[in-house]
Amino acid sequence: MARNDPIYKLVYFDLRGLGETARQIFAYAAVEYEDHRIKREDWPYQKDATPFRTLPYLEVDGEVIGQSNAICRFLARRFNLAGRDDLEQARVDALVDYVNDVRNGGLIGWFREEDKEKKEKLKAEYFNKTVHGYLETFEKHLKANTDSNAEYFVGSGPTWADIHIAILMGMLQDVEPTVLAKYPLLKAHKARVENLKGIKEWIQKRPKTAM
Ligand SMILES: N[C@@H](CCC(=O)N[C@@H](CS)C(=O)NCC(=O)O)C(=O)O
Repeated sequence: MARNDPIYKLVYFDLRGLGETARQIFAYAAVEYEDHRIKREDWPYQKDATPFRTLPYLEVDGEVIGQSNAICRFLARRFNLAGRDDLEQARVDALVDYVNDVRNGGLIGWFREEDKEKKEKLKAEYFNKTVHGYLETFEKHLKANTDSNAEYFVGSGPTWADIHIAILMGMLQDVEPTVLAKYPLLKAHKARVENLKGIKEWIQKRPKTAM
């Protein structure tokens, strides 16, 4: 690290969750940062001091940025993962917004359900039906990117949308290992992103957490 390099500190829980895309952006860009993980029991005392009373947040030379996607977009611009021009950037943003649609479209619903029986029912419905509409749409976007021969989602890639989507796919596969069986492009894309220099090494060494 050179003397005048910015100092980055990413603060999140000891989870992959909403912190993992930023961590992988740092890993791919080979930029040093502090991966600060807050313990659940300490969180109530720190909550009010964060920008949106949520995690993650990022400190950059003492400036504080909240909201996971704003953090990732900021890092992606700095490290050339945001898309080459404004049109590519809009396509990257649209895909990232679609990840939010996936999260809000039934994923969080079954995940947070506490009644065991209801949870199993919601989960089965999600993996048998709901998730496939989203996966078909992602696969269609990948196929449509002739710039990269379907290797990446936007331009000649990779962008942070690729990282963000591969992480989502990994999360779905953790719960249902066969979820990508009908989506060869998405499956290959996930493997490609996980093999990128920096990301591959990070995945091998990152703390093992449930999600
Ligand atoms: N839109 C926010 C959501 C942040 C969020 O809900 N974070 C959760 C952890 S994944 C949190 O801080 N939970 C603790 C709390 O709300 O007290 C983002 O993307 O950063």
